[in-house]
Amino acid sequence: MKLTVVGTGYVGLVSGTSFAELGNDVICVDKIPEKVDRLNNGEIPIYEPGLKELVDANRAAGRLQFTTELQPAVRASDIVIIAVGTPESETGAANMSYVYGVADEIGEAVNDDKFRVVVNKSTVPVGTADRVRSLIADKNPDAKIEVCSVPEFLREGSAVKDTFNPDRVIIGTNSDKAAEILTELHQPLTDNIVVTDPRSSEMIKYSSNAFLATKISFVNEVANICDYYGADINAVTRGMGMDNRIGPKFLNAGIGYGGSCFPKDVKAIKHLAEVKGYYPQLLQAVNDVNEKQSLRMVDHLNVIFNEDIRNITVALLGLAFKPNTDDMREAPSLKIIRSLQEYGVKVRAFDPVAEDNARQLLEGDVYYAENALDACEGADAAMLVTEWEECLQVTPEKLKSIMKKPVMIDGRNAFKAKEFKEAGFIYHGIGRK
Ligand SMILES: NC(=O)C1=CN([C@@H]2O[C@H](COP(=O)(O)OP(=O)(O)OC[C@H]3O[C@@H](n4cnc5c(N)ncnc54)[C@H](O)[C@@H]3O)[C@@H](O)[C@H]2O)C=CC1
Ligand SMILES: O=C(O)[C@H]1O[C@H](OP(=O)(O)OP(=O)(O)OC[C@H]2O[C@@H](n3ccc(=O)[nH]c3=O)[C@H](O)[C@@H]2O)[C@H](O)[C@@H](O)[C@@H]1O
Repeated sequence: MKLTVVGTGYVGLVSGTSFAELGNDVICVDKIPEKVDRLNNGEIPIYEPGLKELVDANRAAGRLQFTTELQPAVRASDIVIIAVGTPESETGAANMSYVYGVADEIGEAVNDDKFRVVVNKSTVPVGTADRVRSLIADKNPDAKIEVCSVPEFLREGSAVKDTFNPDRVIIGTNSDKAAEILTELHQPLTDNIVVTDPRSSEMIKYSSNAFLATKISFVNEVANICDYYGADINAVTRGMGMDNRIGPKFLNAGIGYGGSCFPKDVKAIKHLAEVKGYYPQLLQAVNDVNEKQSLRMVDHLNVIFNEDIRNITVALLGLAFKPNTDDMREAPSLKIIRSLQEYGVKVRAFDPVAEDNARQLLEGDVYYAENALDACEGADAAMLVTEWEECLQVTPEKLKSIMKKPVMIDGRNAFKAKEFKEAGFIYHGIGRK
């Protein structure tokens, strides 16, 4: 099939490349010329394991192209996939200007008799498929298009793997013809294909992300309670997760969820409720718990140093919002560093890939270390912020020989508490014994 994918970010670039790998002819469009130039020069603008090899192979096979020209690409395609950003706006609602801008442009392009399926892959408010359809019809009332919702569920850091091994594919459409075309497109990826109406499909995306965020805030709240009673959250979640109805996944307590999706999507679904006069109490609480969670790291530091942390030096191991990505959007490290700076703490930080992105978002004096041990050199305390393999390799023995004081605050509960304590460390996790 001939596809156009609009937007070459984490979603558009990965799914466009993956559809090419399945044998389709794919044109990826982005409005940023420098991004397209880099892609045409074989450079990948984002860090995503396995992506470069896949892009190189499919460009070489002639199945994958990059351009800034949306209209000719759309005219040559059977399926047009919208994968542009839907960032948070001031009200918490999704900012839909990029999606609507693309809809206008598609509307101008589809001035022929060809039947096309327009797929919205961006995470969008319920009713967006209808809105996109009417924006296209405003430009070309006779356009033969079906606008469908096929939300994306990939995770950053494992985006390629997730795309080829999805738990399910949701196709939101009221058209049998579009359902058939989109089922054929996705069939090589999974048999778990659910066909539903566009509004339910759009809601499946928001409620899936909101549910996962709820799991994290729930477990973080329990971890915070564990801190007061000497219970260990890792033991608690192991015991909870053995109940088949609960399951062991997504129960890691820590510094709260970050990234470009959970924070904005919880706010966006909340906003969808509020504009209808319904107060989404649970979603509000999920958000509130998360807002405070990263600062628990600073609370632990204050407890350990008897509220006297001015002028001490703290090493941050990891900056990205999760391992295997360079994405710093809503990374908990940003809040932690800003708070430490307000207290007058000196910060030494290490991240294997997100340093450049972090430098653009952080102000003030931060020492960016070469590696995890370099970050900890002479530090009064170390904080594990992102569970990168490079950060997890530090041992209490190695750290003790280079740090000023043996203090580890483990924001991901990823280290063995016993090992650190036996080596003479003051070890605090989030809800750890
Ligand atoms: N990042 C992720 O892991 C996931 C994101 N999503 C959703 O997918 C959507 C895209 O997210 P990301 O890929 O992270 O965004 P991104 O911000 O990384 O990339 C969006 C791209 O779209 C381009 N763009 C914007 N307007 C355009 C236009 N008119 N024409 C051509 N290109 C245009 C931008 O230049 C940018 O390169 C969002 O709605 C997000 O919520 C869904 C699942 C996973
Ligand atoms: O809509 C999206 O953009 C995507 O959002 C998340 O993917 P992502 O944000 O890339 O990463 P996750 O692995 O889900 O982690 C999100 C945040 O939650 C945190 N987390 C995750 C799991 C856990 O048990 N505990 C925890 O604190 C992570 O550290 C991270 O900050 C979802 O997992 C994807 O299914 C979805 O497609």
